[in-house]
Amino acid sequence: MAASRGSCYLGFDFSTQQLKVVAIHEDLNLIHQNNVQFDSELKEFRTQGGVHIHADGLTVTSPVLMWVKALDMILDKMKAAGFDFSCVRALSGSGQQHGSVYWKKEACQVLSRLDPEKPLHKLLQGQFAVEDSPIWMDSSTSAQCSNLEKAVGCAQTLADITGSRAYERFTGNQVAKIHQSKPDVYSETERISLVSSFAASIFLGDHAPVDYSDGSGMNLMDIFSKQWSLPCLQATAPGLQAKLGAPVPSTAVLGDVSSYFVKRYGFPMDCKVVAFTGDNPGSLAGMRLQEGDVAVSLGTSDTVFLWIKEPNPTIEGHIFCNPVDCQSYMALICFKNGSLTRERIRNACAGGSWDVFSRSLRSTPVGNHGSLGIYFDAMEITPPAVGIYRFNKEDQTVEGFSGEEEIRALVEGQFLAKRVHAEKLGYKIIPGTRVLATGGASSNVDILQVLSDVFNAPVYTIDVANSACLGCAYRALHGLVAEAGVAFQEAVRNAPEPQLAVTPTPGAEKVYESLLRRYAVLEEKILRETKQ
Ligand SMILES: Nc1ncnc2c1ncn2[C@@H]1O[C@H](COP(=O)(O)OP(=O)(O)O)[C@@H](O)[C@H]1O
Ligand SMILES: O=C(CO)[C@@H](O)[C@H](O)COP(=O)(O)O
Repeated sequence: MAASRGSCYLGFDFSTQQLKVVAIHEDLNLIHQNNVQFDSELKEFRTQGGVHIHADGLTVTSPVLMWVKALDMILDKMKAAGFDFSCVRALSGSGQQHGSVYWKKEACQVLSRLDPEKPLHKLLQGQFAVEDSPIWMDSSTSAQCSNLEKAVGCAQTLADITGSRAYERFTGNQVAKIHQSKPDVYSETERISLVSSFAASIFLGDHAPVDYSDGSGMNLMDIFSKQWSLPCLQATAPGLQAKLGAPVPSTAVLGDVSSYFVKRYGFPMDCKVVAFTGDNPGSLAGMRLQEGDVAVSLGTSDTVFLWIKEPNPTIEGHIFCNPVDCQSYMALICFKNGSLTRERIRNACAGGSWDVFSRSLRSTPVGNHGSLGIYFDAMEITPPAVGIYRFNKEDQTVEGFSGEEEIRALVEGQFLAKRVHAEKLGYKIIPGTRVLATGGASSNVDILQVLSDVFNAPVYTIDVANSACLGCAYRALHGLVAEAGVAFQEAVRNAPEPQLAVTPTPGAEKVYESLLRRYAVLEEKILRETKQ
């Protein structure tokens, strides 16, 4: 589809399973979307769900060249579809959070002189000191986490500085592991990027800085001063500050797009690259979240996030700098067992069909006759526990459920967990609360109905499946006027409003009131048993 006359803005999202892009016209309407699925379109990298799970079951990586090749492919697909790159005034993007990329010495030189006759994956081959990037699903850095917490005092002290206690997937702990296990590789590294700033670097033809919002997911940045925390850097690895570069506001214009993209695809020479950020911050922008709303992202991971003014970091959940307003913050809780667990149960109980999965949700009652399930296929993040637990209405452990019961138990259990943990962080569902849903599973209205019932609030969605991409296209547009003091909300005030998808089923509130209490007690019990 060709861009209509006038300027347009691009937003990319390097997420776990795919690379996606959207283009919006200057009137904020969508004019193009495209994507590249890693497993099916880049088979040579042999990923499952975009990742490699290593033999220890804890280490999880993705090949960095797969992301580079996906970028070649998506730009070629856009070109083949007749997309007019000469209209792009600015671009931005997002990446799965926490993942890290290790550029070899001299990579910066290579980035600045890319030959437009060749694809990026050929030009950047050999430029990475670590070919398999650690990503957010990794949980192999417990030793580094406890070392970091001890170095600054305790878990709460680290949260008070960086917005989060130490988490295995957070970048600083991944960097510490690489420094300890492969010191040569660490010293060969000239720059460490997040997935987001790595992607921005390619567009910029130079090492791009980390933005405040995605930088908050590293256990390295002081979220109040918005500078690297020296005690955290020192406890992580030597010479780290120089390898990270200084963080910048998420609205920063980093520079003009590299001449590679001008010559190969026809971007204008003055097309601006606006700082890339994390996919959850990107979604906050795409959904135009307001204070009081709760966002639920149902992607590979499930996340719940909120816009907050006065952050109060605790040892559960995370506080990130807000990607569209430097004075504000966002609170986020991440659940690792999201879509991949729903897919496993769909395959086991619904013959691999989302339609059959949905039919089961429709044919089973709110509350599942008291049958409750907790499904942590992989070591969960919130809470840190693993295993499958099924309970009957008397809270006795049972071996199995019928297929239909299992499907409802899974979806109810996942949403009960989200509400229990959001409320633990002090969030209150009040009359007027809107739940904004996004991510792949938000296209399933029967899943959204359970979400609405458990949260006792209306659920809204936006037309564009990928809110992170859309949010980054909005951020690209806003980046051009942010320095002049124009607020994000003002820059995107004419964008389409989220649409009401479902409202709570009458009577559901009462059923879930008691199930929420039961869920909290059962989860506590599992956690106690895990720790023994
Ligand atoms: N109709 C559906 N019902 C439930 N889940 C779905 C449906 N369609 C897609 N999904 C889920 O969406 C997931 C991908 O979500 P997405 O937000 O694109 O992921 P990511 O951004 O992490 O790559 C898939 O793993 C799939 O399980
Ligand atoms: O670890 C987190 C957030 O803290 C994850 O939410 C990642 O950002 C991955 O995102 P998806 O690919 O699942 O959208």
